[in-house]
Formats: sequence, structure tokens, C-alpha cells
Amino acid sequence: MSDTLVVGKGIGRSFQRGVVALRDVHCTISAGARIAVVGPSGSGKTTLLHILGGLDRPTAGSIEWPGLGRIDELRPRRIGMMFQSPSLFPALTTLQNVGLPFMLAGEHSTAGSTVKVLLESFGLGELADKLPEELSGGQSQRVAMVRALAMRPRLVLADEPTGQLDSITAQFSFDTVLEQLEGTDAALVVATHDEAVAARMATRWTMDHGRLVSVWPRPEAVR
Ligand SMILES: Nc1ncnc2c1ncn2[C@@H]1O[C@H](COP(=O)(O)OP(=O)(O)OP(=O)(O)O)[C@@H](O)[C@H]1O
Repeated sequence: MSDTLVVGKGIGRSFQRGVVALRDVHCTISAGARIAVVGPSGSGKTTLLHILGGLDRPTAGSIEWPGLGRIDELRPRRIGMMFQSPSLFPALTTLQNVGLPFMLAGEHSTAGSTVKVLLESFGLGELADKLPEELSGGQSQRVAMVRALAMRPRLVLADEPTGQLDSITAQFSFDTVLEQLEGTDAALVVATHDEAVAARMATRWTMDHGRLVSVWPRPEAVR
């Protein structure tokens, strides 16, 4: 498969009442990339992540996933998503929530052990049998991190993954995400206001009023 995972050309996204969330965004995500998406609140970071993940469609321009396959094959196997508000199923335990992608794919046998090991690595082993209502906001956010990584996707899209965590837990959890991806060719794109998180990424996309106003380092300097 191609090492170019995603190519966005001239992406625009308009909503009703004349809200323009994205304007003419050109972007490429290569295998192994580490990209922080930064910019003020309302600058379009979440909207862009949703489009990169195939959850939303652009109203202008185009998006393709040459290294990931057809749009209906993307999630959860090829793309893992961590949302701003973790969306765990209330009737399922932590173990079941994280194992759900495997269940849906008919891979019951691999689910249990893989998920338990991942939960342990995030320091969440003791929460395996708890329901979402028994978890704090930060614990739920960390469980959602594990779920996004569980199927070893080639692209992880994370929207404010440390937003509900204290600084020590944020650092530990983000370190664990990076450790889990180490040695793989998976790409990670993180929208964040947390400078400590952004500083860990090799590439920085800066958004402003729906535009991708800077890519640093310049694309030809990036692997
Ligand atoms: N479903 C929607 N309907 C209408 N407007 C929307 C919708 N989703 C986003 N917007 C608008 O699009 C713009 C960009 O929003 P977006 O959530 O992408 O910004 P953001 O950079 O992620 O912000 P934050 O840092 O606060 O999460 C905002 O003006 C927002 O109000």
C-alpha cells in the first residue's frame, strides 16, 4: 500500500447559516508522520480531523486515502479516532468498549488478550470491568485512547486527547500513545491546545479562520 495515507486538495467545509469552517485546505499525511494541528478555538481543527477520518465530507475540494483504502474500509481498522468527548457505550464495560471493534470484525479470539495488555500499558487494568458511568472524565478519555489504538490502525486522529487530564496523567498517557506507535509506520495527527503535546510532534499545522496557514517544517523538509 502507498506511503501517502491521505491527500486533501482544496478542502472546504461550509455549514448552514453561512458558517465556513474550512477554506481551501491542501494537506498530505505520510506513513509515520507526527503532526500537531494547532490554532485558536473555532479555527477548524475538529472539522478537519472529521474530514480526514471520513466522518464528514467536504463541501468543496477533495479528499482521498491512497494508502488506506475505500471510505467504507477506513474505521476502525485503518483509522483510529480519539474524540474530544469520549463516546463509550454506557451498557458496556471498559473491556467490552475497547474490544468492540474486534467483535464487530468477528475477531473475538484476539480481542481479550490484546485489549487487556493495552489497558495495562495505559495503567487502566483495574478499570476493565467498570461501566462508563463509574469512570471519571479523564479515565473515559484514556479508555477511548486505548480503543482508538486497539486495532493497530495506520492512521490515528486525536482531537484534544489530553483535554480532560491533569498535566502528569496527560504526559504519561500521551507518552504511552507514542510508545504504542513506536516501531510501526502509523501516522498520528493530534489537534491540541496543549503546547507540551504539540512540542512532541515533528510537524505542526497551524489553522486560522478555517485555513491551514502554515505547515512547519515545510513539506519538502519532512520525510
Ligand atoms: N455542525 C456544525 N454546524 C455549524 N457550525 C459548525 C459545526 N461544526 C463546527 N462548526 C463551526 O465551524 C467552525 C470550526 O469549528 P471546529 O470545531 O472545527 O473548531 P476547532 O478549531 O476544533 O475549535 P476548538 O479548538 O474549540 O475545538 C466554528 O465556527 C464552529 O462553530
